[in-house]
Amino acid sequence: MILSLKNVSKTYSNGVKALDDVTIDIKAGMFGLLGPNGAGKSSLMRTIATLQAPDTGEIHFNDLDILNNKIEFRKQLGYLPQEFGVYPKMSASDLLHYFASLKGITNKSERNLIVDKALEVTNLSDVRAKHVAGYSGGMKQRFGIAQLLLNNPKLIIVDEPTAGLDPAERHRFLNVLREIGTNHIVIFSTHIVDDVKELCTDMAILNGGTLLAQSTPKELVHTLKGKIWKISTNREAMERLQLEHNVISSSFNDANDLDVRVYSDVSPGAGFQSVEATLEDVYFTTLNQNNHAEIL
Ligand SMILES: Nc1ncnc2c1ncn2[C@@H]1O[C@H](COP(=O)(O)OP(=O)(O)OP(=O)(O)O)[C@@H](O)[C@H]1O
Repeated sequence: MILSLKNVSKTYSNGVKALDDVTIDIKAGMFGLLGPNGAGKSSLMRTIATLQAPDTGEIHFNDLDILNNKIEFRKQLGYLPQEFGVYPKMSASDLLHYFASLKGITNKSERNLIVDKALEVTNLSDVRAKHVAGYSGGMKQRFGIAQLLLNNPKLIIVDEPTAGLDPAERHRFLNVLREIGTNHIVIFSTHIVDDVKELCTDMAILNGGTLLAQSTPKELVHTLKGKIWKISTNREAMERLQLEHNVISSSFNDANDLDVRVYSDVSPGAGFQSVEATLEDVYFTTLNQNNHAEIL
């Protein structure tokens, strides 16, 4: 199973270039699309879901040209948009039975099996009799996944599902994705580095509509081996540090000083300590280099 995008570009009528020559192959497993707000993640998701056409480019799912075979492709697709429906006061179980009937699963015992499985995978069996309208945000997100699992899609696209979830719900939701990622292609977008770190076999970083990096999280972290340095400093010295070095990020430590992470091929000087690179370092250096290139 493979989803291939070739030279996909999209400019909206207001002149914003949301996708700029995106070329990528996405294989089975869990694929994380990481990028800041406005990077073009939703535009890419909607384009793959055939809800908007690109200006140029091709997209194939296995041998199927999806832009010219939308109906056939959509039968194999499960898509959870960033914002989705308002639910009636119906129990999760009744609502899933209703959706399954709409999808053509008319045999009652077959439908029972499918609905039970969808509730089980999304960890909603215990609350199946509750109204979905009264679910928490995280439960609604999981219900959205249950709904799209009904017709056993081969490709699942989930747009920023963890935005706004509290840590416990986020954790529960990522576990559900992890479970379905074992036998589907799952593409999900996020601006949270830890989502990708915890979950993804493959990933890409998108900014300004351009794919800046694509690989496994492990390989991307490996590219920074020996290039990340840390120093503790106070707030006054921070400004100078930023002028003189390639500062990636900073955070307060227990002594209320700043732990500053710097990118450099060689030791930046006295007081700096070499540290293990993280996926967060990858994300920020990639975005910084891109912003820097744009300024030049
Ligand atoms: N329908 C539209 N018409 C015009 N501009 C749009 C439209 N949809 C998105 N944009 C613009 O395209 C760019 C990419 O937006 P997109 O929603 O794809 O990014 P995103 O990475 O999903 O961001 P977010 O996390 O904020 O949703 C932004 O500058 C956005 O304002």
